[in-house]
Amino acid sequence: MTERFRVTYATLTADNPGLHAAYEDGVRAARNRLGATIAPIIDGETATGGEPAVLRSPGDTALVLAEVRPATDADVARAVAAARAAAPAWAATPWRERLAVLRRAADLISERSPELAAIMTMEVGKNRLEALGDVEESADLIRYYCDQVEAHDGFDRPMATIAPRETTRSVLRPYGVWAVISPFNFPMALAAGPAGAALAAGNTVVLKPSLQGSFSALLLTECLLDAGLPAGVLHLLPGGDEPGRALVAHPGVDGLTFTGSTAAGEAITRAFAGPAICEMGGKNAAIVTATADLDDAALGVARSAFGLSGQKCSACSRVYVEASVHDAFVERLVKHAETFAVGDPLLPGTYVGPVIDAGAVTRYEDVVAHARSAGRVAAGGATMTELGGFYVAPTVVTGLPLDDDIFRRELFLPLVAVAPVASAEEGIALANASPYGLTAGFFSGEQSEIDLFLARVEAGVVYVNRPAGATTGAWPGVQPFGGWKASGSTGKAGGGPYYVQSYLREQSQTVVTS
Ligand SMILES: NC(=O)c1ccc[n+]([C@@H]2O[C@H](COP(=O)([O-])OP(=O)(O)OC[C@H]3O[C@@H](n4cnc5c(N)ncnc54)[C@H](O)[C@@H]3O)[C@@H](O)[C@H]2O)c1
Ligand SMILES: N[C@@H](CCC=O)C(=O)O
Repeated sequence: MTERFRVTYATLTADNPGLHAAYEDGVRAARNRLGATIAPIIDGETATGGEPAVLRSPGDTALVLAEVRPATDADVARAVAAARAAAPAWAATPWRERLAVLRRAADLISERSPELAAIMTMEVGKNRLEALGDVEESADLIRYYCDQVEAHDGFDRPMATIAPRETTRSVLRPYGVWAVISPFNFPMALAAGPAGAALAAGNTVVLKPSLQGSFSALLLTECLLDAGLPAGVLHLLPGGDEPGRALVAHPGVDGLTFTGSTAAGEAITRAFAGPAICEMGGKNAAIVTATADLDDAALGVARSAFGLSGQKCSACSRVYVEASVHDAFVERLVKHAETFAVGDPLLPGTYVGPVIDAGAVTRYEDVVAHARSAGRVAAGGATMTELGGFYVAPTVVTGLPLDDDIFRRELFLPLVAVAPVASAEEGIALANASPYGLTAGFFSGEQSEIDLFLARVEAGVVYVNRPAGATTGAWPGVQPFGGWKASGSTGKAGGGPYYVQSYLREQSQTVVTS
């Protein structure tokens, strides 16, 4: 019997024949589901939705995946009303029963992972290992939040007593209806994580995925409902930004989690009066000092810059290298950029799949043209749409002024800019000179430099000397993942020990007995 595989982002080189065979089976199963209609699911029933949109694969633009019938304002209102109606019973369900359902759902996600991953590959262009990782992360996020609720005994604890016959408990209780608005790039994990935390905490959930992530969101919804989640407890509202806006504006939503761009997240924070967990963009830097292992540094940067075509909030898009090793580092990085296989993400050897849409290709062309005039394109720079999808080459840019737009703006492309600096200290200062503060990486052989980095760097997720990913690849229960500054609104990180509490409010219960 083939050994069951387990993919995380840090083990993406896993070369297990069983994994590939299972994924191929998943592709066959996924093909049978193509042509599906994805419409709102409210109270377990599929609604009609609005004007259909055709969902195509970014890796093969001739491939039609599904027809999406976006949620209308009326669907949003019905879903919120249904979630409100179901909230008291779900909150009153003993937490052990809630967790049992969610753990069953996590196991279903793991069992179905080859098919879910194959559909995700077609839907957003993730290579097979990234897609399997996203699916397994979804299951592990749900498991982790269940474990947290259990470890805290349902967040119900006795407090001190200061008067006779009086006892007090501190109890964390759910808010009610929680909206989850998720992005395209982790179409399952970033829906499953917030939804899992909200549900484990006892809230009901209305999920509005990214339009391009609609299929993964449907498959996640199926796993949760098949596991026995009551139909009123989770509702799916596919569509573009419009149903998201309607949800944010709806007075029946008690709390929300948004993951996406900083511009949208800031607009939502301004518009929404209740608790809003917003996880947003990044402009993540790696710093390489003269004492670093340059092979590790180049591999770690390449994986974080080009994995998922640079479309991770955690992607490494700028590198500050001590001047004496700048050229040697760039030479190694260029080699990776030129050898990472670009192409159909369904194929086993592909590392870099497509970018998400035609707009991203145009953005790439504009940025490359600017890089050619303001600096030097040391590797890549070409679009590869002749492959049948939105393909662009992994790109390394050098020689830019340190205040160039490419060092400042989140591009969400497989493009990384490298600049020489005088010292680790200057690299850290430049890394911090950004409104964002999501992830950062550091490569050095000197403990005092590492200590300096850890003491000063302004980012929520930081890595030292990590060839598996300079700035990417957090795993639930291992690396809590959340942004500082303009990258995150709460200072508490997903997959970490303080997260599920954000979906609960504290009630102090004092009872005097006669
Ligand atoms: N910090 C993180 O954990 C994290 C993780 C993944 C992605 N991201 C960020 O997400 C962005 C890429 O994803 P995207 O292109 O899907 O982001 P996006 O902001 O365009 O959309 C994210 C989601 O929000 C919805 N939306 C957009 N505007 C809205 C509004 N005004 N009101 C309500 N809903 C709205 C979209 O329909 C989608 O479902 C990048 O900036 C990336 O850095 C952050
Ligand atoms: N959690 C992922 C990034 C999610 C954002 O896009 C990582 O750690 O690389």
